[in-house]
Amino acid sequence: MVRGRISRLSVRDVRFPTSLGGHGADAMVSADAMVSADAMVSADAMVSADAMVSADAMVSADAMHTDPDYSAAYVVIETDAEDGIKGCGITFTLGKGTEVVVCAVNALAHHVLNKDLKDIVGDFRGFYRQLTSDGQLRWIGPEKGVVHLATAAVLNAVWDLWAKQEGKPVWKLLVDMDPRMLVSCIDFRYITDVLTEEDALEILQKGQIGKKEREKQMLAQGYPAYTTSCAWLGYSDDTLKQLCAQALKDGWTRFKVKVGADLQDDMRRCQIIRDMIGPEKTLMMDANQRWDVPEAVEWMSKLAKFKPLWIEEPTSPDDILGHATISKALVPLGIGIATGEQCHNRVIFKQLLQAKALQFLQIDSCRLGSVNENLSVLLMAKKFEIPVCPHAGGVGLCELVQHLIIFDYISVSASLENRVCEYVDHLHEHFKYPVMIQRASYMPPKDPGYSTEMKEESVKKHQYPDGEVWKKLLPAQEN
Ligand SMILES: C[C@H](O)[C@@H](O)[C@@H](O)[C@H](O)C(=O)O
Ligand SMILES: [Mg+2]
Repeated sequence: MVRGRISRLSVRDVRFPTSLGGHGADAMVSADAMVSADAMVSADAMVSADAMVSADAMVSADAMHTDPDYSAAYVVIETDAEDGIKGCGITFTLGKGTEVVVCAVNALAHHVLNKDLKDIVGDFRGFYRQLTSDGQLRWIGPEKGVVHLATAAVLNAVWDLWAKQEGKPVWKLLVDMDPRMLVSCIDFRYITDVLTEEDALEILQKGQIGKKEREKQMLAQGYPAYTTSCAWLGYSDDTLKQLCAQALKDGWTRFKVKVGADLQDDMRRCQIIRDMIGPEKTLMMDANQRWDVPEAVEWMSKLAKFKPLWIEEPTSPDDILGHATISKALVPLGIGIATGEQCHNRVIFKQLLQAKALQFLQIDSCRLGSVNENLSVLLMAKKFEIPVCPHAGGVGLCELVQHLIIFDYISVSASLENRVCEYVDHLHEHFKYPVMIQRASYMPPKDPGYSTEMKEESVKKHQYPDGEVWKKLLPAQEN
């Protein structure tokens, strides 16, 4: 039973200096600026002033995300119930700007404070609408950008609190929820032309058939994953080979490689990976929005010989018709379009689906308005029969999104065909309930909540700019 009134909301700026090892870089880093692979072991090991690389040194003219410091605005909500249970929520950022998200969370806080949890979840659609439609704040959205990232962090904390109070992991809370209750969490505004409340209910009711078996299957086998850990653009060929060999040993069969900076370089790196993984294993490519539409088609036609399953984010995430054009050109070559990690909201997903602009839909647990908005996207994807292959990685994204995709399989899609969830092997050690990967699959979490809670000592150490880690790094950065 849900209980308590929200009595406190705190938000902290937590940053991990991942850029020091080239982790997460989807843009080229100049060889001189690269930190050696030895420095890459763990975030803590990387923290030395000597290892510091100036961000400017790394930025090339057409850079995308050259130097991400995986970060989070970390929200904790408390109630007046005397059970000591806290709800923890994050949204993912790349370092700079986390302070802006923190501000936006504070601006939203009054919508949450002094509310009974029972009233929030009893009318979750109304509460979602209240947060996203604040008469003044919506001007700096609406439902997009910083204010939507902040909404995600707050709502993720509410879902964590709710699931913890119910004593269930979020995926199980969703799986056990009556379809009508699930539907009552969704704001259908702007999507009723493709998905009405009745459509949603019908999908969820059909999803009840065979649910028990699928839940058992998930608990035994887990949800299939692919790895992005081997082939960041910031890694040298040697590191790539070494990580790829290790991943093969660990049983990975699906690999994602970053492309788009330099065609010759892409050809070389894709050849290395294909040679290592062989012709049968799956290869995905990710361009992180680098190209214009014709360039995307041209470039990928040249990389087609490496047989990628998909090209991810070939162009601007806002260019729905551009994605449709690229898709039309590349599908005949056997290459699908994947996108979503920077997709603003359910409306953009709706249009991508309507325009046949994507073959793989990548939800993100921290960019959309939490579970509520992601539910509507899972249901639209089901209606259009497009597989959902979530974006994960960053800090905490794997922890969160596993809940959504496991629920998707058990209660919505009922299929694993062409479906796989991203996995990246960074920063899990900072979470109280880290993901568990077995045989290249996500094993369903058993602890109550949304797996969002971070270890307090990690938060303290990595808080920006006063945590121990940043105190050591910042003087070096200023030189
Ligand atoms: C800056 C980030 O690491 C991105 O490169 C990353 O999210 C990437 O697009 C991915 O698909 O994992
Ligand atoms: Mg990506």
